[in-house]
Amino acid sequence: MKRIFIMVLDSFGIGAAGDAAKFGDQGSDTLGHIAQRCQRNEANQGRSGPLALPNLSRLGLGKAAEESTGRFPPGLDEHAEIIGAYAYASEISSGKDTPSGHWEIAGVPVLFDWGYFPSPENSFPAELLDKLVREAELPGYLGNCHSSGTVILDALGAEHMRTGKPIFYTSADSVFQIACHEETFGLTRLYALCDIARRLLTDGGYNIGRVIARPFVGDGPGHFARTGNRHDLAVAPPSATVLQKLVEEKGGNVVSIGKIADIYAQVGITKKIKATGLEALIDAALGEMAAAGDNTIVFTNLVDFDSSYGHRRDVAGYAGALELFDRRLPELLGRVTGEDLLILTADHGCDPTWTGTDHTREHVPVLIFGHGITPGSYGHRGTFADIGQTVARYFGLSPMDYGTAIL
Ligand SMILES: O=P(O)(O)O[C@H]1O[C@H](CO)[C@@H](O)[C@H]1O
Ligand SMILES: [Mn+2]
Ligand SMILES: [Mn+2]
Repeated sequence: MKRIFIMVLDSFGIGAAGDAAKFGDQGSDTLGHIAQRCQRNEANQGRSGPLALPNLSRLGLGKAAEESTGRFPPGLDEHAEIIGAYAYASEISSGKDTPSGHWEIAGVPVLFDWGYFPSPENSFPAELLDKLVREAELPGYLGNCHSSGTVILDALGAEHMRTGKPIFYTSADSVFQIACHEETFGLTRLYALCDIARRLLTDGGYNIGRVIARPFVGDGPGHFARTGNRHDLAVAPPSATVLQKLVEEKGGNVVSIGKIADIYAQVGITKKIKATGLEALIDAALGEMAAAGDNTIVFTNLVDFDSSYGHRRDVAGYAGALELFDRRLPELLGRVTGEDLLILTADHGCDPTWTGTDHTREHVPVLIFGHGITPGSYGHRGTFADIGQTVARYFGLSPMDYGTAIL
């Protein structure tokens, strides 16, 4: 029985990529900087002391990070017996966003340039905003700027509730984000508004990767909280991903856990499971791994590393989430039987010690566990697409255009 379980630890970079300077990210290192802060007892909120990742260390995480940066992350076990194939990978896609990283993992790098809204204020074109206000019959809008999604709620959430004007914002990514209160504005109305924005952006040739609905609840600044009803409207990948090939060439199954289906615009996905929070996502993955039949990929995105900790620049939160994942890793490894492969990786970095609140251009870990594999280093991978090519070869699919199989 052939099954691959892929888990993306969203934003879990392991050191600045060779082209990081182009992104202003030279010296960024999500894992390394978290480990250093923990080692210095500077990340003791809700957890304490050196970063404890014994199970990820056995899969070769520390060694992959050392090969990426030249430094072994403090706290991790340097002498752990290695039981997996480990490597670190560079991204060839032009951007450091979530769709680019995921599509490249699935064998389809983004070699074109996305459209962006680069100005920090008055970010969106007036023509687009006018059309959106007219078509969605809005009383106006708030924001129209670059911001962190939580900071902008404290600044504008109350005015939004009072006026009914949605909050529009963006970031260094190719995104148009819309925050609205679930109760006063309404979730269905927010989704309908996002559909209109998606259509206007696509038809207007803006080349924007995603429109993101950002629903929230709460009654005032300091009390607003975003909910699990976030919804991403992405454009479809430019060519067939390895997911689509598994479905089309073998009649296989691709089970999405969390954001995966949204990220691939539902293309090449045969089943969707939504869950909110790291524990619930791991539980959902465990359930689907147990139930998966032949020719199946169970593909999980663990978004909390990025959205709850990386973008929030919350070092202790990120460290605690990694430790939680590590504690639950033996359960995941226990689901790997026969010819199964488990692949742990990431889509970009989001160093919580870095300036600003955006992603960081980093290498990602590629940690593969399976009973038939030879443990040890598989070196530097020139593209995340090496994962897609590995998956294509494993299932006997036609080769992908990019990437070299790791196993
Ligand atoms: O600050 P929040 O709203 O979490 O937004 C972040 O999430 C977006 C999508 O991943 C990124 O583009 C970044 O802006
Ligand atoms: Mn991401
Ligand atoms: Mn992000």
